[in-house]
Amino acid sequence: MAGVQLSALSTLNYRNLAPSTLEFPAGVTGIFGENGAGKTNLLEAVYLALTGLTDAPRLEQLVQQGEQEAYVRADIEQGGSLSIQEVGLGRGRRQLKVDGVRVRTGDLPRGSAVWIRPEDSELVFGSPSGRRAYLDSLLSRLSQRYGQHLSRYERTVAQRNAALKAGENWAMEVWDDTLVNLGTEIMLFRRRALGRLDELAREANEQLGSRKVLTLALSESTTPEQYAYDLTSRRAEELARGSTVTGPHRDDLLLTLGDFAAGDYASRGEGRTIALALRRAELELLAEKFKEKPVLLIDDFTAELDPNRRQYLLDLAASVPQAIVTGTEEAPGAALTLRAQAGRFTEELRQEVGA
Ligand SMILES: Nc1ncnc2c1ncn2[C@@H]1O[C@H](COP(=O)(O)OP(=O)(O)OP(=O)(O)O)[C@@H](O)[C@H]1O
Repeated sequence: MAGVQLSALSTLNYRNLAPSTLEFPAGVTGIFGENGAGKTNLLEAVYLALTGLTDAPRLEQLVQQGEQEAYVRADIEQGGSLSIQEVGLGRGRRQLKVDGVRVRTGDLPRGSAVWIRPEDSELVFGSPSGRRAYLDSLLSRLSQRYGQHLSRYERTVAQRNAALKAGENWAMEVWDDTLVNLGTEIMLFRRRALGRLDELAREANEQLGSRKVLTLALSESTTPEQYAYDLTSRRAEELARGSTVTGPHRDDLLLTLGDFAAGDYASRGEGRTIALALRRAELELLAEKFKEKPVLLIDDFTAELDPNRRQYLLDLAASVPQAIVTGTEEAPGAALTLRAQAGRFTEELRQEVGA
């Protein structure tokens, strides 16, 4: 299967990165350097330039301290054509362009990158909101319609909560109709997507050598059939709390390992395996949908102490058309190796054996 290719990344005023244009070959690029050198920042910039997405709580965190604006640009080869994606960042503002024309985040190619990070374990051990974010981000990339429904739904919940806080019981009928329509679409889409996601994550967990079966399921706070009734019957509670207590914004993605809830019972190592399986499933689902393998970004393979999982990460990187792998030591077998030092990246030339 062909893949998205990042030919070059340019950055200006992005976190601690020195202004530069880096070229990337097909295959694996290994980036090594000490802690704080800027390896994660570079992967974050690549992910942002390819997808328009970031999970930084505030956009200004991405702008180099002392500067007002930052810029990243990806030169991309996809399905035989070349394109340039640019992201400009200012205070609370993100401007995206494809080939010079302004676009919205949802208009960027949505299957172009997957990012695996050590903190992915939080998907297993953290709160339901992290798992919902994983699911929603993936489903929004699989379906633009899902992303649109979700953002309208989230806006409606916020507006409805404001009305509940103001005690505007009379306004609920209008909000409830919109909420039920959008919420039902979201629940049904999640249910449809979960079957394949569950299969892929289970397979990956098995390939990672886990002897316990991983199962993914939705824990829904209501159902499409029940939603309108639940909203009405819990109205008094909602008015007292000033918030919408039922609907897909309260769902969770249940991860079960063997017979037990993974978040409560899995070991740290089992949790890391599950998180990796979820990312692998994300990679495969995006590839199935867009018929192209995403660029794979692996942050700190050296944080992975278990030899099996470390090898799995390196094998996964070698199996896709393009991957960028960071670590405090060099990734073996890389087509290009860059040394990271204080936000700069220089090519590390191999000594020829016998030279
Ligand atoms: N907006 C910013 N302006 C300037 N520097 C920043 C900004 N945001 C983060 N930094 C700095 O960037 C540095 C590099 O961080 P990064 O996480 O990329 O390092 P790393 O090479 O991945 O290290 P590690 O191996 O520890 O994960 C940190 O020292 C951080 O303080």
